[in-house]
Amino acid sequence: MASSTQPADVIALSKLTCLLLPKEHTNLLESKSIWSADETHEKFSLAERILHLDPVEVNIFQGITLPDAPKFGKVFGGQFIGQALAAASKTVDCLKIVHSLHAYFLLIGDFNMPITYQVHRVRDGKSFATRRVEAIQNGNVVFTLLASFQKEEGGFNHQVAEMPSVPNPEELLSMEELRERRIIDPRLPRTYRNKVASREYVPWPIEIRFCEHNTSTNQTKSPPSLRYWFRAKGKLSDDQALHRCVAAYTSDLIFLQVSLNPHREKGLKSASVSLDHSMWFHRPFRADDWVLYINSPSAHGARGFVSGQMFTRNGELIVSLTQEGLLRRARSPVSAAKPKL
Ligand SMILES: CCCCCCCCCCCCCC(=O)SCCNC(=O)CCNC(=O)[C@H](O)C(C)(C)COP(=O)(O)OP(=O)(O)OC[C@H]1O[C@@H](n2cnc3c(N)ncnc32)[C@H](O)[C@@H]1OP(=O)(O)O
Repeated sequence: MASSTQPADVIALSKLTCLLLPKEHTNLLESKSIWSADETHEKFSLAERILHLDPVEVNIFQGITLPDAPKFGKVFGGQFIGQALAAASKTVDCLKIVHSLHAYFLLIGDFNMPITYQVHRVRDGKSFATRRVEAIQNGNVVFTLLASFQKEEGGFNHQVAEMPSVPNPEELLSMEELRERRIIDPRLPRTYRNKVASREYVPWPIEIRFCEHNTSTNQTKSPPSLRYWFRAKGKLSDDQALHRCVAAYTSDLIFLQVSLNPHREKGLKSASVSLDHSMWFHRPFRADDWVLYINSPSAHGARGFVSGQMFTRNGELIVSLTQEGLLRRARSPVSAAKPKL
């Protein structure tokens, strides 16, 4: 810079602060992305493609149920939570990240139809932002979610909950291996083995490894608790918002059913659906790395209640969650999964 001295009257005095950022840290100046995986792009993991939404209008997004997404005869509840949270996240300042959500499942969703997500910007504060999302099909609100987002902030830090001692995921069987073993396990009833073998097997976008070896079936009683590792299959984009949506998606896969474990018996047919779902995200994590999910439920009055916790491999408590669901003995023919739209 050339320097020269010019005579002048001082009319204002201001202080200029110059911050120097080394070249290797210039990525800090880029805004954090809210991912936008194309649902048709094979390079993205299936979980990320399931959560893809198309923007339709300001605050309005559209999601679909991909042909290879898990369905269970209806729109999977976790898909509603994950997609609605994705819609909310896309309308929030990207420095704010979801810390809690509360959702209600109002009607069975039709997986043959697109889902419209209408986001209401309830409040934008300096540190926090709140969003309400309605998932709409055929003019009906089928699902609703409230989510709160917070800017990163330092503060007190402690954790009482301890991660239980469980085998490492590498030592455990995958769902696919478990299925193969069950089909030939002589300790299981032949009718059950035949049923497992003949049932269409659709691989999930999430890899699951149960911590305890068990030989119970859906017709035999077992303790009302479960521990398993999970991670998204394939690598996810580096966006914490996406990792939280994937954990939200996964959290509804094997949760409520655990409430039925002590009540299972020969011939039992049940009609169960999630009613509500709440999550609190405590610390950042990656959902394409192993997460331990433990849950312990109770059941009363045709409703099951489950509470769960998620830990990283090094024992950090990252998520606490709860869900209530409808747990009925099915009348025959089972009609609970019939769309009411
Ligand atoms: C170990 C691990 C292995 C892996 C396993 C993996 C599995 C994975 C599993 C994945 C899990 C995924 C989890 C998920 O994704 S669950 C999907 C997310 N949740 C939902 O979609 C729930 C949506 N909400 C609703 O449908 C309504 O709000 C409900 C139904 C809850 C209340 O709404 P409402 O107050 O209006 O309800 P109602 O009491 O009148 O009943 C509704 C209808 O049902 C009939 N009804 C009543 N009683 C029975 C009965 N006993 N047997 C059969 N039917 C019965 C009744 O007559 C009526 O029919 P109709 O009169 O309208 O015709």
